[in-house]
Amino acid sequence: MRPVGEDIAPLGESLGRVLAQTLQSPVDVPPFDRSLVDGFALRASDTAQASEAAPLRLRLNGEQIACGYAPRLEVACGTATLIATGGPIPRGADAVAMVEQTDPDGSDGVLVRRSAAPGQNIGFAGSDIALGETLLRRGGVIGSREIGILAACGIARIPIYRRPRVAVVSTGDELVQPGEPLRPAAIYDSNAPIIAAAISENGGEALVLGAVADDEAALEAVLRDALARCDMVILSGGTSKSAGDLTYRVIARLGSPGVIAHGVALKPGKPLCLAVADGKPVVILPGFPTSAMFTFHDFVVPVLRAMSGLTARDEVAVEATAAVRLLSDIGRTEFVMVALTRGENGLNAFPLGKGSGSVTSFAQADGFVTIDALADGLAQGARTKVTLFDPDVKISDLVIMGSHCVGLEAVLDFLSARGVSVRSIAIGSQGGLSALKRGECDIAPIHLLDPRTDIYNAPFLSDDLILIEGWRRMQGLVYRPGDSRFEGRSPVAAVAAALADPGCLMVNRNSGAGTRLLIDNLLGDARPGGYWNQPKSHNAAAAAVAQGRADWGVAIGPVAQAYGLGFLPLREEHYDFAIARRALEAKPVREFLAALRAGDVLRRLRDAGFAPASAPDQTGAASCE
Ligand SMILES: Nc1nc2c(c(=O)[nH]1)N[C@H]1C(S)=C(S)[C@@H](COP(=O)(O)OP(=O)(O)OC[C@H]3O[C@@H](n4cnc5c(N)ncnc54)[C@H](O)[C@@H]3O)O[C@H]1N2
Ligand code: MOO
Repeated sequence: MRPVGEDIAPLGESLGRVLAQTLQSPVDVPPFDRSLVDGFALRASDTAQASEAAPLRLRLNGEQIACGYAPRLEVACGTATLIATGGPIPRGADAVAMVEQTDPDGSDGVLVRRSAAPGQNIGFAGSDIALGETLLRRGGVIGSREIGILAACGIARIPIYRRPRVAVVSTGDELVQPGEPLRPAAIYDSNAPIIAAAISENGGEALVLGAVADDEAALEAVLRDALARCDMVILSGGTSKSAGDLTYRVIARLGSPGVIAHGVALKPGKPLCLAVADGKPVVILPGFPTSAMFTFHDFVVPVLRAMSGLTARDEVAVEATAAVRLLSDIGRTEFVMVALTRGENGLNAFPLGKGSGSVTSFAQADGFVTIDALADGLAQGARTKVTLFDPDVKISDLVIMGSHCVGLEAVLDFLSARGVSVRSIAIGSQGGLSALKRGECDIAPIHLLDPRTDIYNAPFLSDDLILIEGWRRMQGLVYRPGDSRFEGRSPVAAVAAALADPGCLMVNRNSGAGTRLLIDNLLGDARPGGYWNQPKSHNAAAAAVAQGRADWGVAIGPVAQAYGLGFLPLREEHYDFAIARRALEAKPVREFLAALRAGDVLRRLRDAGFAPASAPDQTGAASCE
């Protein structure tokens, strides 16, 4: 691929553009020898004997050289001319004495108290940039510093590469643009904005054409228009197997040679479709956001950079240890998105396990691990190469892994405002505890109920860990307000009413969740409709009830409040923090402990419906070992 074309930009509009030609300086900078100080231009040889004890008198010439003044008089032997910083050195002079090292002597003389060396205090012509010197090379990106160099050489019209115009089209009836209200069953179009931004980051100019419904004629019209106006077209969605996946059929008839590849043995990326229509690349990225972005970076970025005249991106990789087993399908080369943390034995790589359908797997990853098509994964503890998305990846000061709670955001905001960077990875209470025991994180937020002792969290700690109490979250039965089966009843009476109604559907929780034990207690041996619907979070349970896919479930108060649900309180859950004893003195951990008892944080927690574990005191957060 070649750059799509060249253009001329005025200097003031060249920021961020790619230089299309190597540029030489048409002038010397500075253009003439100039004084670097306020003082007297003179002949150095005249001053050889000058000293504090025996100052030398020079006769003043009848002109004063200011900046921008072209001198007319020669500095002859035994004379000097008053000169300002930046003033052109007059003929005959070869040095400048600083004004501080001289004294006036009558109206036409000056006493020089120190001898001057030839060249002293003179900036010579071309000493900054010499005529003909290479300034900037083709393919370089123009930043503010480059603009300074170009301006100093008087270059006002900058040869730049034209930015390739890339049309961005999303497909799918379900897509709604950010800023619009979300109707039922719809989702926000995240692919188009992220692709448009990535196009700009790689030298292109995005033309976002919005989301097109799954309609063959409409799609064809949009694509023909896009091809007429742009150098490349990027679509996302509608390339996989379902009946609605008509995009690639449309692409096939847009121009020759048409579809070059449809389907690649990569994960993510399987349904990728690459085509060329009369010389213009047309790419259909998978609809799943992480798949779309990953394939964009892998397949589109190299082409786009070549079209915009940019050099290829450096691929920077680091060594890391697989912190948990990385799973992979046999038969496809798999790219596992990972977060990097610093452990006791160097970097650890954690899979961001939300899959290709999530946007965060890609957007929050530091890089990826490549697993061969013939391997079924990578063992825990294996050393592996992590290719970085950003070569300047910053490893966080503090790593928190375990159960996520919206209340934690108050703590994280507080830390961020104090300059502590935190990587928080939601892997559940048990996952967090295991990571903590392996030394892979600093803090594990947990809410585990020991059914034997009926005590939260403490029974799960080993001797090397201590527990810092966080906050309590009231769990309760949630229902849509106004539902007479629940409203105004006790939780037990409400569940009895639900069980008596065969049409009433519940939403359960995953086994192992503390909340699940509460539900089991309420149900006894009953297995009502919905029992096998077992999502893994309070939010998913509340969303099911709020959207009418279930009639009741159990969730924490703040979540019920956020979804506008009715709430019958059951029992408080303890959300606490397990910390390695030996890490307690580390500065970021101390900052975290301070955040837990900061007034702002406590206020925000209470406002959101959480009950901080105990009143803060001077000696530190309440702790129990
Ligand atoms: N039976 C099969 N089903 C699927 C297969 C398969 O081989 N057999 N492949 C899976 C894989 S792998 C991927 S990746 C996805 C990609 O499917 P499509 O490229 O056809 O994309 P859609 O079906 O249109 O959408 C998938 C998913 O992504 C959401 N989406 C689409 N566009 C956007 C957008 N602009 N912003 C945000 N989210 C978007 C869409 O709503 C769907 O949820 O297919 C698997 N299925
Ligand atoms: O190829 Mo899909 O992109 O596996 O997620």
